[in-house]
Amino acid sequence: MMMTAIGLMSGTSLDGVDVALIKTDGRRIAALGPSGYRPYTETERGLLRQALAEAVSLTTRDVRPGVLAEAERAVTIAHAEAVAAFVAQNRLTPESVDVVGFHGQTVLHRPADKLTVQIGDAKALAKAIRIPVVCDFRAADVAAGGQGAPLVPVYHRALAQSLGRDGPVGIVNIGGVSNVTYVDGLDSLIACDTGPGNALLDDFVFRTLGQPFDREGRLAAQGIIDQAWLTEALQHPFFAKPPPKSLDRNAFAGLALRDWSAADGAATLTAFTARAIAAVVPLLPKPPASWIVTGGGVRNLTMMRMLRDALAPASVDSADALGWSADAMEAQAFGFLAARGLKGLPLSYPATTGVAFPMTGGLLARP
Ligand SMILES: Nc1ncnc2c1ncn2[C@@H]1O[C@H](COP(=O)(O)OP(=O)(O)OP(=O)(O)O)[C@@H](O)[C@H]1O
Ligand SMILES: CC(=O)N[C@H]1[C@@H]2OC[C@@H](O2)[C@@H](O)[C@@H]1O[C@H](C)C(=O)O
Repeated sequence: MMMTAIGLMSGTSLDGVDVALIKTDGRRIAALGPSGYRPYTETERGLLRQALAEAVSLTTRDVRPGVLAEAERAVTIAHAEAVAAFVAQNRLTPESVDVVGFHGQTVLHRPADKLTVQIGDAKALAKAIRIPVVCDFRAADVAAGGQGAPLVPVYHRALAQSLGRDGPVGIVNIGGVSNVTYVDGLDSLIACDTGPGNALLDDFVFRTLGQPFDREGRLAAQGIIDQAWLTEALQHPFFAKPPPKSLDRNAFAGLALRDWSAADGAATLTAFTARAIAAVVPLLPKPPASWIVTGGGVRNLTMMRMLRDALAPASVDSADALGWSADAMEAQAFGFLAARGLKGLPLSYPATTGVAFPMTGGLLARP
């Protein structure tokens, strides 16, 4: 049965809520609909940053001490507003949407301790928007010993099937953290997080210049890469570890940064993201001849240039160049995953999250 699903993603960049409509039976993508975005206010972003700090001390996924309760309410309200605006703008009705896939906001990801925490109240959201909501996509995988991330690979596979390219294709998402999916014609699906995405760079630019990110990568374009620092940073054991593997947003936040100028720091951290993505190539069965890049990182032109250099001679295209949407892809993915979860289809596999067997997931909250 084809479903009309809305997917919602609030990623590790803490920038806002992406919304997208998708028609799918959980296997095929019948149609991609409109997408939308509801940015977080400065106050909400500040609250989420505090929530990340507070979450470090969590040992179970269902308690909300300190600022986490307030942050969870803010996340739920922002998502309810995002859906209400999206439904109104696109002349939809709640009855015309079968399900909403609600990722929530990850505040802690520590799969080695069987712990991944996404905040957001699915029951309250379902009531507010009057549409059934599927949430908690990562919990079952982590409880079964998987990494709980990345989860977009099954969606990347569905998209890649429509491309009909020969040979393996790599799909990179540069969000707060970066992750890749490797798909080849033989139906093999391999995935992992690769290292930093934009979050480390965003945090540096925010600390040094008070700006939320390096717009178009203009700052990095003026800087000089600290090659010695970069070489050392790439020695981190994470980069040599074979997939599957996943990361917490702040996994590299403890790295000692040097006393760079804003431009040199931006150049060095941008190169770190690009080179960390390329470091996955020797860990894959074959080097992909073509790469497709998605996530906010595609707008950073310096990052795209460095990535092209690092992945040469493979071709590197942005998702938008193929008619996919770099901005909406993760939200579409969570609409797709909601439909798969409702049907009991796998969201993750041994080669995507390390879970022992193909694993479904998601919990349903009715209005
Ligand atoms: N115009 C731009 N120039 C440079 N960088 C940009 C631009 N627009 C967005 N970005 C970067 O993209 C980030 C947002 O990316 P995205 O929306 O993919 O993140 P996310 O949804 O939090 O990701 P994930 O869940 O995959 O971690 C911003 O924080 C910023 O670093
Ligand atoms: C725990 C968590 O929220 N991880 C995110 C994060 O952001 C990018 C990368 O790290 C990826 O592993 C994942 O998100 C995408 C949507 C995923 O699960 O595929």
